[in-house]
Order: sequence, then C-alpha cells, then structure tokens
Amino acid sequence: MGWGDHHRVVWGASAPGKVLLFGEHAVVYGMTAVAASINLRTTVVASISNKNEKETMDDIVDPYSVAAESEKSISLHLADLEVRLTWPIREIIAAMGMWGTPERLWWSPEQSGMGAPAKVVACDDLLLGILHELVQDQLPAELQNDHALLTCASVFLHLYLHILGCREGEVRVTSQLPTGAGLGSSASFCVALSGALLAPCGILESADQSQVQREESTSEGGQEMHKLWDPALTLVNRWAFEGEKVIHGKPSGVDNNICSRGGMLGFRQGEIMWQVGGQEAGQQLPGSILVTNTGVGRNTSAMVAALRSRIARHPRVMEEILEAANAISAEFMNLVGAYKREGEGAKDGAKGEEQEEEEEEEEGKEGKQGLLSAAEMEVCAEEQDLRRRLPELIEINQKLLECMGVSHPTIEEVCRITAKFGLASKLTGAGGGGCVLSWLPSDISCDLLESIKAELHASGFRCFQTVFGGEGLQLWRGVD
Ligand SMILES: Nc1ncnc2c1ncn2[C@@H]1O[C@H](COP(=O)(O)OP(=O)(O)O)[C@@H](O)[C@H]1O
Ligand SMILES: C[C@@](O)(CCOP(=O)(O)O)CC(=O)O
Repeated sequence: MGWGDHHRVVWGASAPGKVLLFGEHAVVYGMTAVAASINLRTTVVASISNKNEKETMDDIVDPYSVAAESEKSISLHLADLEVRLTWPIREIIAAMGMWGTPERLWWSPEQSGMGAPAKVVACDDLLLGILHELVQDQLPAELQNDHALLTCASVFLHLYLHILGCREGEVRVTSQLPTGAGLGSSASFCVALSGALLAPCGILESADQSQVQREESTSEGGQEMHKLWDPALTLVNRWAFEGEKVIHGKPSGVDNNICSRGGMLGFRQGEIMWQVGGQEAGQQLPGSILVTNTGVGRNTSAMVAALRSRIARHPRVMEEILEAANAISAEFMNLVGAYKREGEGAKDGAKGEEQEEEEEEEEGKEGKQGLLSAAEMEVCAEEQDLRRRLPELIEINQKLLECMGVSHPTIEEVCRITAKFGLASKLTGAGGGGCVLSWLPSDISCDLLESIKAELHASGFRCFQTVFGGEGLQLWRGVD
C-alpha cells in the first residue's frame, strides 16, 4: 500500500519531550514530581488501510487461512535511524496465534462503528516474547543486539495490533529528541504513536458530544490541528502508559502524562495534583532552561533498579531522602503558585478596589520609587523570592539525587561548570548520565550565556536552551 492509496486514512500526531524539574525517582515511591514539557517533539504519521485484512478476502473461511494468503504488511519507518521494518500480516497472525489471537486483531470499522478501543490490552511476558521474536526476525544481523530498537519496535507492534488490528499500514516516526537522555523520548514516542493510531478509530468523532465540543482545533500552516481534552486524552495516555511499561517495566506515569498534556504539572501516585496549561507555563515560571547532554548513555530501568537496591539496604535513611525530595516539589509548587497569583492580579487588574486605594495612598506617601508602581514592585518582590529560592531547591535536589546514587561524574562536572557562572543545575530524568538542566533567569545576559555555552562545549558537552511548557499532544488529518 502506498501513501497515495485511496483505501486508507492518514493521521499525524506530535508530542513534546519533557524535563523533570524535581522529584525524579522519588515519584516511583509515591512522592511528588514536577515535570514540564519542552519544545522538542516526536512526530508520528500513520497511513492506515480502512479495511481489516479479513474483510479484503471474498471467502472468509477462518482467520488463519485468510492470513496465510495475504501479501499485505505492516511497516514501521524510524526515519532518524534510517531503519524500516516490515512484517507480512500472515507472519504476524501465525505468531500471535500462540498468544490466543484476540478478537481485536479482526475488528473492523463497520463492526465497531470505529469506536476507539476503550479497553487497554496489557503486554504480558508471553506476548512480549512473541513480539520480540517478530522484531528480531526483521532486524538485520548488525542490529540484532540493539535493545533500544527491539523495545521501540515491540511497543509499536503491541499498540498497532491491539488498537487497529490486522489492517495494512505504514507508520513513520521522526524525533527532535535525543533518546535515552532523560528528556522523555520514550514517552513522547508512546504518546504520539497512541494518538496517531487511535485517531483513525474515531477518537475525535466520539459519540460523546460533550467531548467533541471540548476538543480544540486550530490551524497551523494550513493544517487543522486538534488538541484532545479528557476523556479522549486519558485514553491516549492509558495506551501510551502500556507502551512505557514495555520499555521501562514499572514507570511512575509522570512522563506519559506530561508528554500528552504539555505545560507543567505536579504528579503523585498516578494523579495530577497541580497543573499549569501548555503555553501558560513559560509565563508562570519566568526564565528558561539550559539543557546539557553529558553524552553518557544510560537505561532508565537499570537506574530505577539500582536505587531500589540502595533503599533495600538503607530503608530508614533513604526514606528521609525521598521525603526531602517530596518537600522540594511541594515548595516549588507553592512558590510558582504564589508568583502566579500575585503576577496575574497585578497584570489583569484583578485586585479589589480597597487594595488599589491602599496602594495609591502608599504611592502618595512615598512617591513613585524609580519607574515602578507599588503593584509592579510587588510582582518584582515575588520574582525576587523565586530567583533566590529556585536555585537553592535545584541544588538541594541534585545533592539528594547524588545520595540516591543516580548521579554521575559527568553530571557533577556540568554542575561545577555552571556553578562557576552562578547557575544552579541538577540532573533530569533517570540520571546515571543523560541530561542536566540549569535554570536561566529571564534577564541573563547574552554574553554570560555564550561564555557558559563555550565552557561546556570546550569540556565536551553539548547544550541547548529551551522554554518551559508548550502544547501537549497535537493531532492532524493527513492529505489523501
Ligand atoms: N525516535 C525514536 N526512535 C526509536 N526509539 C525511540 C525513539 N524515541 C524513543 N525511543 C525508545 O525509547 C527508549 C529511550 O527511553 P529512556 O531510556 O526512558 O530515555 P528517555 O529519557 O529519552 O525517555 C529507547 O531505548 C527506544 O526504545
Ligand atoms: C526515574 C524516573 O522517575 C523518571 C525517568 O525519566 P526518563 O526515562 O529518564 O525520561 C522513573 C519514573 O518516573 O518512572
């Protein structure tokens, strides 16, 4: 099937990467983490046949005989890696038979009314083994030991087969995110993939009208972009979480939540407890982030396992450390919450008359101080507080992560370099390598920033600047 075929639907989806501002690892033990999306994204475009393979045959005897004759296939194109994997549908059906081919593999748009598959299918060990074998059969010899590719392609097959069933299709993935560096490439991939696969099942045309009304559509570059609202987003999130489990074992769920919802959020025990919307996040938290990649690869599940062993050896001590990380997230949410309230009040003129009169009186007594009104000075005081306390919270959290045993000499070197220039830094994500974030106040001078970047570069590190927040999952219908 080509991209110009008439019997297919084309959907695109893109999801952002993320940074964990505070609380990584602690969140696995029920503590609060604070995450923010960043402006690097993964894009998935799916071109899917609108017929299930079973329906394309005239004489349906049984699924297996239909499949045996099929010449059709399902492909995954990982464009950045220049890898294209193609599975003949007959091979998939034969292999999946060992798991007990579920009805889902034969479902059709007519049968289901194209309702999105509301029931998420978990990937058990037997199924994972089958998927691994299917992937390995397609991998060239030189890529047989590529664990990242194995897990990524297994997630693809799991979601594709259980969301869309055995219909011919091609899925192309491109990403601006480095993989395995703590910037949420796996969650961004799982969210964009779930969105692109659920869209042809009518997730935007839900029978629930309230959901349709709450869906937001905007036009970008002549293309209509759809932003999902609950419960459609929750469904995407659930499938993405299943994908994350295939890659990581037992993730906390913070990554798929931030990559699907965007903005900034506080997350604890599977629940979102604090949220700042996509574009708002950059306004609520002034400044930006410098992300430095140590270039040291690591594996999230290995880092999580290492901390688990340390906790088993020192349960009482580690409990205190995890609690301290939790307190940092709580303090940060208060700090930004306070800044937001005061800032909004001053900007929007949302203060009570009494308060305004009091301020005028104050100004009358002391006169305008410099060029700022009393209200503006109040906002500045809040920002001053944030400027003083945020770097300290970042530094303390980094020290706690060192105590958790998830830091790395290169991470500490980046922290030392940036500290020389007055910046606070911490690892972000699973640690053990990966990326380090540094908070950049909004008025940092270009010269200073260039000096920091030059020194990091001279020490062999690559870095880039990004803003907090930005849109979560976005969907668009492709051109036939
Ligand atoms: N664009 C992509 N192409 C291939 N695999 C990807 C891509 N993005 C993410 N992955 C998968 O995600 C894994 C990295 O996840 P993880 O170790 O959690 O790092 P990160 O912090 O970047 O999410 C890779 O091993 C791979 O399986
Ligand atoms: C260490 C952890 O808190 C975050 C891992 O983030 P990443 O895979 O490095 O992007 C694990 C989790 O939350 O499941």
